[in-house]
Amino acid sequence: MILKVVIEFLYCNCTVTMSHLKLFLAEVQGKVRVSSQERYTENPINAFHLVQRFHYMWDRMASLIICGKCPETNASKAYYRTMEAIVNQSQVFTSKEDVQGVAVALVRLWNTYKLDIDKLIRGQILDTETDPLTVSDILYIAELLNQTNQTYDSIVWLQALLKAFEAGKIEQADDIKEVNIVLRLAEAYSSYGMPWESIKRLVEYQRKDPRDEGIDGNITYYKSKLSSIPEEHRTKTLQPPPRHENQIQYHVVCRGEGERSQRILSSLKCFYRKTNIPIYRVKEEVLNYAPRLSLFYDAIFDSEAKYVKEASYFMLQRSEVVKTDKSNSVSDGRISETGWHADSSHPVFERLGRRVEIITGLSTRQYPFESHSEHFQVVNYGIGGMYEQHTDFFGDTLPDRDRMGVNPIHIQGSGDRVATFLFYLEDVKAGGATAFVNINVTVPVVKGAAAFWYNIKRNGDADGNTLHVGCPVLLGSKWISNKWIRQHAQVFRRPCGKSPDAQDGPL
Ligand SMILES: O=C(O)CCC(=O)C(=O)O
Ligand SMILES: [Fe+2]
Repeated sequence: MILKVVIEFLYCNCTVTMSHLKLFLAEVQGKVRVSSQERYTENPINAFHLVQRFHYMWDRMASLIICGKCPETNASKAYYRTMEAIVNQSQVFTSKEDVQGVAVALVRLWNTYKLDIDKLIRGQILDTETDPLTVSDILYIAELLNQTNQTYDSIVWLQALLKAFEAGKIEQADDIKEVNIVLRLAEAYSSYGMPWESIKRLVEYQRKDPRDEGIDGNITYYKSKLSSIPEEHRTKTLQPPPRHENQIQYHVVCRGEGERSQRILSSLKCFYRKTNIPIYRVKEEVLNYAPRLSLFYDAIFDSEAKYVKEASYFMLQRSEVVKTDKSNSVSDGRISETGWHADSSHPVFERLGRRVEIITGLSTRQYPFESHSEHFQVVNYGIGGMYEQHTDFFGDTLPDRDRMGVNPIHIQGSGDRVATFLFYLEDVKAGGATAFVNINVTVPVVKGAAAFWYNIKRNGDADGNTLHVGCPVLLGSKWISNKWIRQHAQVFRRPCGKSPDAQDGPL
């Protein structure tokens, strides 16, 4: 139904009728979720196109209603107001910021996974074929990069566009000619500080198409810019900007290219780990010893994972992070949606809580006060969704957080997050690994498996080497559910080490 409305709005010159609005509202109130985009798209280019379409549709619908093509009855005004409220609350339609957000995500994916720009433009992402980007998509992205001082990247995108345009490898748009791209490229080169390159590009174009008389004026303009740069300073070349070391490192580990010593690699192993139920062994792959980090296979049944997703679907809200002033807020560093479930909310969560206990030997019991673990957090990352570098422990900020009521009452006084147990509910087609940037460990997303690590060392210190990233999702969508296990109740289950630097060694 929603598609029908989209098609009618976009392609017919129809007016918005009350029946359209009624149908539309019925659909929206039936909780159509576009914000996670999961049902509609599996790749960043489709996501970009979809968000643009919805944004365009909303604009068009609003203007049709406002400019009176829709019968101006009280009822239609009431519908319009209801729709507006729904739009604001549920993000069913997308705003200008959403369109921008998806474009930024596309660039982030290109950077993180070193995607080949020529292939990306043609809609080839790894071995997946999708719709190509349009000329105006690329001009939009290049402009966004330019406005955010990423001029080098802007030039790369424009050059790729020009190359595809010249080779006829991109569908031409009626209103955009080659000259428009050349002019944008010239402008980008000039803001980059290389006006001589702007002149060169324009002269080259002029040679190809001498009829275009407007070019002369542009050449004169860039010549005047060039004259303000002394000859000996005209040495700049196109160079990738120095990226922050942390960022480079996190991209490397997200791509799974982090290097580890032979000594560490040869100490790792896979085995059936004993649990405190004699007949139950769990498949464990040790990924690192200090900090102790493992992947447990087959830790959650498909039916359980399906339930966890379904129970969360309508509860998901944009994820938040804890700020330095200890309040929670939405952040560009964490792009996902989150929901929370008490273990007691359903037998599936109850069972999963018990399973975490059996596998880890730690307690996850929940009480009205001083619970041994937090509620299950369920997180869905759409295309480009990610969680930038962070640690899960609170360290020194813990007493403050408890006192200021940032923590729900049932976990106040429970101690720090001694360990994280993280179920992967679905496979991700590409990207989305959990990357431990200091130790070069990339935990792949494996449906049904669970990553587990200690955030606190055996001597009680917070372990900075647990710094990790939820890598951007390249293709598909990522669903995880994690349980943070609190420290105080584990005192006899994971006692202090015998020496200050005691590790969680081989079992
Ligand atoms: O998404 C991931 O892989 C990691 C999530 C995470 O680190 C967190 O929620 O604290
Ligand atoms: Fe985390």
